[in-house]
Amino acid sequence: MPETAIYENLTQDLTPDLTQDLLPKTSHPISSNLPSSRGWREIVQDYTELTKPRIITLLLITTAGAMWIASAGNVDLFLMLVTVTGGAIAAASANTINCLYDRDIDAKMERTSWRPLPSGRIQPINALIFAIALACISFAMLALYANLLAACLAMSGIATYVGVYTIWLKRSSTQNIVIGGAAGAIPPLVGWAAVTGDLSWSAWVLFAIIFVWTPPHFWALALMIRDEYAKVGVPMLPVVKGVEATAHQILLYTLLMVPVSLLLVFPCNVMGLVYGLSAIALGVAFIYKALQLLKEPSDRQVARSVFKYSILYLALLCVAMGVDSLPIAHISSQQVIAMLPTFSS
Ligand code: HEM
Ligand SMILES: CC(C)=CCC/C(C)=C/CC/C(C)=C/COP(=O)(O)OP(=O)(O)O
Repeated sequence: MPETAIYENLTQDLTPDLTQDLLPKTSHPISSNLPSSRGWREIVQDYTELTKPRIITLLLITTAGAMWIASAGNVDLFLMLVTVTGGAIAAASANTINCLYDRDIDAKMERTSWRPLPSGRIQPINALIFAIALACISFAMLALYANLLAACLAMSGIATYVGVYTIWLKRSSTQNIVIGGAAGAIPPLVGWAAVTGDLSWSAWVLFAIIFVWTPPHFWALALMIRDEYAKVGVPMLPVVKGVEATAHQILLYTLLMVPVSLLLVFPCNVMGLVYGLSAIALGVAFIYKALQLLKEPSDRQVARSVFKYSILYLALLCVAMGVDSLPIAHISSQQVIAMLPTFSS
């Protein structure tokens, strides 16, 4: 049976009020109640909301982390500023197109119905022009001040998020965010390419860390708001396969994520003791949370705690990368081995 047929008959039990912290802090009037002329401040706020700025912040932390490692803690500040800004503008463009394409389902979900397009505060044509302008500015900035590879990677991020995730897989497969998640893993590649002009194994390991981090991050959220996804017919894993199968998958990807995060220490040898110990500690805490979720897969509070921790995990992992890249804090794995007592026969 096609996946789309499975969720069609799902009952729409109402999601308890656990998504409150994902809801807007201010309420917006629906289009019919909009004042005819809106102030500049409101207009700027609406266009900013269209770009999903809070998500962009973490994307940029991963870009900056990659740049920091690629330059061994000695990054050119102008290059960092240009790359992070260019990356942010590319992600803003991608998010705007996603909002444009998804405005029909966004209108029906409580979490997203306040967004500027479904609530009529921005016209679709204006959003499209805005997104195209952002993509052009991002490409020009990165190509002129970083390099062509970084610019092309940023454009491939937009294409993957829009083409593969939003248009192709989001509404047709439970594996939508596994494959589409590749888009969110591109920002560190942009950062690495901006510094070195190419992509080494370490850059691909950074890509892999975010790639395997994305399913636990997103499926935890999907567990919280599964009824909303069922209501609009989006085949997210918990809707189609159930909460237990989703909790299993979250644990599986979390278990995979820890060794993947350690590849930067061995064999890549770009990170040392500080990062290694942090990655293990952060990873063990993630596994603990995933195990809690497996015990109570239908508990939305536990799912929310995993979702929130996923964000903290990635941010702290990047901080650990930053600290470890400082020459004063870097103790390589070879140095650790040399410090171990040698046992002669
Ligand atoms: C395709 C992969 C991904 C999917 C489907 C996904 C999905 C989501 C969704 C639906 C939300 C709730 C957003 C809202 O209600 O406004 C969210 C929140 C968030 N996501 Fe992801 N995400 C993905 C990848 C990423 C990546 C790669 C990052 C950063 C590296 C990220 C960072 C965040 C952050 C920081 C939030 C919290 C935003 C807030 O405070 O409201 N996500 N994600
Ligand atoms: C380099 C580059 C430009 C990369 C782009 C990366 C990017 C914008 C990733 C965003 C990931 C994300 C927020 C997915 C949520 O989509 P959703 O449609 O499931 O969320 P929603 O339900 O909140 O709309």
